[in-house]
Amino acid sequence: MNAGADVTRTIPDRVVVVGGGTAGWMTASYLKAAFGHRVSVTVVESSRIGTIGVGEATFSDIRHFFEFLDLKEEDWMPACNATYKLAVRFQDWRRPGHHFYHPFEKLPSVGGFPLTDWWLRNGPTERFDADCFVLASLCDAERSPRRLDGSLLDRGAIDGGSTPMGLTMSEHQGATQFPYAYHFEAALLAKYLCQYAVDRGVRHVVDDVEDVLLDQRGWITSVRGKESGEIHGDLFVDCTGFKGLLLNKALEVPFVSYQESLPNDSAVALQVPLDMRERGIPPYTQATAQEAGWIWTIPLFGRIGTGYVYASDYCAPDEAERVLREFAGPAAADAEANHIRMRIGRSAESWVRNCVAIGLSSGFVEPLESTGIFFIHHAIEQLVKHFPDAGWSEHNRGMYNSAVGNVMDGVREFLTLHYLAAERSDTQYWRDAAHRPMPDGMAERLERWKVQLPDTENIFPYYHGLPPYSYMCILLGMGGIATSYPPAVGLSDDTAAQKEFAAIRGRAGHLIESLPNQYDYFAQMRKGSLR
Ligand SMILES: Cc1cc2nc3c(=O)[nH]c(=O)nc-3n(C[C@H](O)[C@H](O)[C@H](O)COP(=O)(O)OP(=O)(O)OC[C@H]3O[C@@H](n4cnc5c(N)ncnc54)[C@H](O)[C@@H]3O)c2cc1C
Ligand SMILES: N[C@@H](Cc1c[nH]c2cc(Cl)ccc12)C(=O)O
Repeated sequence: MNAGADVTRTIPDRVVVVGGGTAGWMTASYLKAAFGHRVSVTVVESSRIGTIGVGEATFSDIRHFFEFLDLKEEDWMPACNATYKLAVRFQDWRRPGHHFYHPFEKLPSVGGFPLTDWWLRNGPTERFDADCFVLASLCDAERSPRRLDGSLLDRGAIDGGSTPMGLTMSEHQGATQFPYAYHFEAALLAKYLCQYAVDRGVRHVVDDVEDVLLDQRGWITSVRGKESGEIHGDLFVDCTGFKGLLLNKALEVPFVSYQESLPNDSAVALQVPLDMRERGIPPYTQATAQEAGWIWTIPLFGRIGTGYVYASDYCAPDEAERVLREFAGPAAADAEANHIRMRIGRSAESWVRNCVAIGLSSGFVEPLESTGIFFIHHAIEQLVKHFPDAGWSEHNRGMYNSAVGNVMDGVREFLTLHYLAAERSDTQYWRDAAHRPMPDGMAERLERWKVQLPDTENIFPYYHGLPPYSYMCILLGMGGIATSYPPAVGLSDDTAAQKEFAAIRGRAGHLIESLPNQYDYFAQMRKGSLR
């Protein structure tokens, strides 16, 4: 058989997505944008079972998703109360009052060594982040990354959006770094994408799926809705959240827990309406360490999303809610608390037979570093790349499962580092955090990072979205693990490095003067008068 014969095989062209949260609607809209009328897409979502719709933060890579759908910021951002995110700000992870940023900015190199090595030798201040990255100072000064004419801040090391868009984000990892990601209301984004998808021919069924019907080989033939009866398809996408109704329940695919290294299994969330004009809109997600976990603060246009992520072994739900309400202050007095139990880990395989789980049903690490939507985006890109034909190649499925599994395993390692490296040790939770079991291979890598800051050769070896400089930020910022610079840096003249530190300060000062705050920027976008 020649290669041409394969092309004539029929494509399984009826896709049924069960679940209408962020994962379900991102999947449906992307498949429509990718395949148009050549593939039919049905989304079945329950009106009774809610979504995990908290205020959410993303990776910068998500711009490839919007670009693929041909959506501009002006189209979707106002509809989702969205704002820009330049960094994660880690507050109190070392000690009360300390903070550092993990920014969307590539780290400069001097003389073949990352600037952080020179900083370790002889940095101008105590702040590695403000000395090595422009964005740290823009975060402190609460600036928008765009001017009121819509133009983006510019400087050599920052990718001003000139990187060509391709199909997959893994192709973009490398030389450049786009300077911001987004905060948005997940429920509003799901609603926006639902409209996008339905406008392009996606069938929307509002119903509870009560049964999943299998043939003799264990492949799914249809799902049965309470009102709508059987819905047939070729490929079934399980977007039912932590429940994993198709993959875990019907196909009995086991779930592999990450809980040993990442013990946070619960969260309580509040949505706090605030006058953002008066308060300002900080351009970062804040993660504030607490006695048994940490609190996220996500600034949106018109309100703040906040929540306490904690380990139920160390803190009861009532106590977590009390701490969160105290943190949020009087503005949250009338806000209803949403308690969430999280399933931390991943399905042993996310694609089995003709069922692919995407979103929380596939896997989830805790929300630190905001990786949930990144997992979804990555899985959708991989699904398109590995879309099956009538042969349903096992190798194809295998490649999908490795790519998706590696992303989650890599992120697990990155998050585990946060807790191992945090200097804080004032409660049992933090004392235990320094000694949790590490995922396979991590102990060896950690030893290497102590003598050479993380680089492409010594971090988790498969694509997982995070570049080496992200690991450096966490190691240097958390402060609990001693690191050193290579002898060559100590033996070399550091004039060029000191010049680079001064240039970063200079550029930051200039940008702080010339960039607006986020409230003014988004007020202008909403009036439709940018540019
Ligand atoms: C506390 C917390 C904070 C988070 N913060 C972030 C963040 O900052 N950034 C980020 O990227 N990610 C974050 N995430 C992850 C993110 O929320 C999820 O990845 C994302 O919302 C996708 O959820 P989902 O669509 O998989 O599931 P859900 O939102 O749970 O949606 C499940 C859908 O399935 C439907 N359903 C279930 N059962 C049935 C049935 N029997 N019949 C029909 N329909 C059914 C439901 O109605 C719903 O529509 C966070 C998660 C948690 C828990
Ligand atoms: N590919 C991701 C990785 C990344 C690079 N810098 C940051 C910073 C933060 Cl806070 C999260 C994620 C990242 C991306 O570019 O979004």
